Amino acid sequence: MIKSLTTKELKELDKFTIQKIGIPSLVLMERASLAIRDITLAQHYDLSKVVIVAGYGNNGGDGLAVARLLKIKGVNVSIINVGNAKHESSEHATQSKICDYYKIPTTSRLASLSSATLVIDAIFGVGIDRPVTGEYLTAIQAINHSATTVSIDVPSGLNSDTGIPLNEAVHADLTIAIAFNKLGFNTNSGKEYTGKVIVADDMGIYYF
Ligand SMILES: NC(=O)C1=CN([C@@H]2O[C@H](COP(=O)(O)OP(=O)(O)OC[C@H]3O[C@@H](n4cnc5c(N)ncnc54)[C@H](O)[C@@H]3O)[C@@H](O)[C@H]2O)[C@@H](O)CC1
Ligand SMILES: [K+]
Repeated sequence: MIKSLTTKELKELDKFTIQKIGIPSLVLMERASLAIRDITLAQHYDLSKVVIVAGYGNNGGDGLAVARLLKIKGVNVSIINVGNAKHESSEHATQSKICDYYKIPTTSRLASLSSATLVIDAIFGVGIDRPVTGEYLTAIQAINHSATTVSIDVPSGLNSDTGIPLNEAVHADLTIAIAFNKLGFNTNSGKEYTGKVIVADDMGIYYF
């Protein structure tokens, strides 16, 4: 059985892998994003218009890397940025610059969601720590009224320890959990939000 971890345990493993073992954060992000791309392609979704909705943390960084990897495979992909660019993580900034090179269309307007055939949700992962409000809430509600949705790591808005939304969460069709399953995904509430769960478990993150 695949082990389910708490957010605290996941963060400790990430930190250990990056700081003690020395595997760079961007290497982990690339491995996660390659797995997310491959799992997404294997589902045979309609990829005629893929929209990635990304926050400015590392979950969003994963989203941007997946955008680039899908674009390289010839998929029609665009990005919607949600949130405050002032809080951008350094990994996100790197991915964003790479996306510019590949000329991936990027906007902060949600309008393109209505014609998406597949939405990839990368607003929040395990970093969520307070209720969802404002433009985040609007974006999550818009995703929930759009197309088939794949959530990266955690359905955005969900507390991955309890499986209960922090005000509102994405209702995913598929959640691709990075490295480990999350404790809250085993609860009845969590299952309503995750949809099917696939654990991308060959990430190189230290396992004790
Ligand atoms: N190198 C790494 O550490 C790796 C991280 N990974 C990804 O990174 C994610 C975690 O990234 P982060 O720790 O950057 O966090 P997130 O990207 O989950 O969250 C981003 C930021 O949102 C802010 N925030 C939290 N709740 C909010 C709210 N309700 N409203 C507005 N802002 C809010 C937080 O301050 C946080 O900095 C994982 O879920 C996974 O997707 C993967 O790329 C694998 C490797
Ligand atoms: K997410």
